[in-house]
Amino acid sequence: MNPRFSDALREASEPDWSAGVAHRFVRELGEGSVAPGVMASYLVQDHRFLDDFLGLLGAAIASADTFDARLRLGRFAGTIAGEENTYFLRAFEALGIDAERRIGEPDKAATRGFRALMREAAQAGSYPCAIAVLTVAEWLYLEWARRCPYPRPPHFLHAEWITLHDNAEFGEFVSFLRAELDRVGPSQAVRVGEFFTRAVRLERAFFDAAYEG
Ligand SMILES: Cc1ncc(C[n+]2csc(CCO)c2C)c(N)n1
Repeated sequence: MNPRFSDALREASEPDWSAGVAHRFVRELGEGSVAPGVMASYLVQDHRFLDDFLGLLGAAIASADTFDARLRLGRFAGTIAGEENTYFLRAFEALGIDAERRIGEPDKAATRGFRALMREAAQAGSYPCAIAVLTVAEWLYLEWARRCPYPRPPHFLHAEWITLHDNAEFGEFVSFLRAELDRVGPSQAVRVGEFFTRAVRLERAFFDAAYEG
């Protein structure tokens, strides 16, 4: 039997996919041992990421070819704009990160690369390309979060970041994204594959960057 299109893309993105899913950051998160400075750097950069991610989600909503997809993506946009942003604000408070640092700290190279990729995918006006990048960002996070051990670490900074990505609702959304990628991706297989592979490489680099500087 032919593998699913999304599985073939994931295979083609090795070794970056597995390196991302089993990254030191993810292991330390599961243990609750991420150093506060590393967590702070990661979250400051990731909050920027969320900005362009929402833009990409908007582009996917605009270019979707079915009403059902628009509804599901739209509901998801509402969720992220709500509870996930709340986590960031509580985390910044707990880590003593003020607005000055949050706004003033420059983007790291991986953040710049990822933001540029998301803007490129959004501007392509192609639903398959937008779905490719969204699928990587969500699916890779679901995969690492599912591997985190129980019990969850005691501090909300670690525990909630895992739970946000390891829950039934999120798993269903990733299933939807993969099904969309399987459905619309093959029509632009080469271009879609490039966006997918670049996104996986940047996910890995994004975790690496938390330990730099
Ligand atoms: C570099 C990076 N890649 C992927 C995600 C995962 N992610 C981004 S937005 C979103 C939706 C709401 O949780 C999710 C899961 C991240 N946070 N940072």
